[in-house]
Amino acid sequence: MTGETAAETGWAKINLALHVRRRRADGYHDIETIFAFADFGDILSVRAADDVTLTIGGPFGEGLPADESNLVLRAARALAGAYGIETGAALMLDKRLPVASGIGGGSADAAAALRLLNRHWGIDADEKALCAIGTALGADIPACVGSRTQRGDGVGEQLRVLADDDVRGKAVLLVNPGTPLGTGPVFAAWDGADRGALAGGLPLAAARDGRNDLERPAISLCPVIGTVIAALEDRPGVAFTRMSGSGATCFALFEAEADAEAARAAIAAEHPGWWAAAGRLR
Ligand SMILES: C[C@@](CO)(OP(=O)(O)O)[C@H](O)COP(=O)(O)OP(=O)(O)OC[C@H]1O[C@@H](n2ccc(N)nc2=O)[C@H](O)[C@@H]1O
Ligand SMILES: Nc1ncnc2c1ncn2[C@@H]1O[C@H](COP(=O)(O)OP(=O)(O)O)[C@@H](O)[C@H]1O
Repeated sequence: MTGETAAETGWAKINLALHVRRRRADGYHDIETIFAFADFGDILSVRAADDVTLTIGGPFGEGLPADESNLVLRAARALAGAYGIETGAALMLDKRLPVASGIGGGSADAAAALRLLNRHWGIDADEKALCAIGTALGADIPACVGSRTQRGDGVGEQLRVLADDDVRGKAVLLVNPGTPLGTGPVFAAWDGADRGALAGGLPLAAARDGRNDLERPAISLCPVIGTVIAALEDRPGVAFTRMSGSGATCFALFEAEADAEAARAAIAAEHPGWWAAAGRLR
């Protein structure tokens, strides 16, 4: 254990494609998805302490409970329980990603907590063991543990790392209209029609051939998503636009980082209430 502050980033998650194949008896849905990650996100830091505690700041920290419902604390408790850790940790979350927005902020934070405390407590568990702990807390958490381009099957927990030659380093813009959208209600609004499998191969090529089957139900619950997609599609240099996860955040990939930044600035000026962040896929 160290006395200094250490930190991990909860990288913003993007579903380049998301096919919903089947509603299951347990209420979940079998999906096929391609996960990619932006090179920015929430920042989680830790200092040595006797008890496990969480404080939250940052632009989206207000209103997010720092109690036992928070995925950071749930991940910390699960990790400590699995490895018999009785030491504390003072965790601080700088919440930079909008909450309930389809970019897995809570899942990314939980995964960051697993990676950070694995080091801080000197557990040295491997990625597979951290993923197993994450799976019990949320479908997206295993993908966020590695935070690299992956294919996800099952509820997204059956993972395969993909060769990412056609996406790594691509300029990306994320835009959220400021309306939180719960994952459960969007899956519940899916019409039940299986529109077919997601192709294999390079991630961007497969994504271009694919879909986000949650786009239609999400727009039915939150029509402004259609406006966000239209606002992204029009920009100079844009290569690909889609909604991420269950929404309402949408993303666009660009040929050049300058184009992504120009689009971010233009959208921020046109829609001051929206959140827009540009970077690269990691
Ligand atoms: C849709 C995706 C795509 O990556 O992302 P988000 O939009 O949440 O970021 C994920 O599958 C979400 O994963 P996650 O946000 O961890 O979901 P969970 O907390 O496990 O589940 C929340 C609720 O969503 C529904 N759910 C979730 C995953 C799934 N495959 N089928 C479902 O039906 C269930 O009703 C569940 O109670
Ligand atoms: N650290 C956290 N950050 C964000 N949301 C959290 C966190 N801990 C718990 N939650 C809960 O998880 C839900 C899903 O949040 P989030 O992961 O941001 O969205 P999504 O699943 O749409 O990507 C939120 O509604 C929130 O109540």
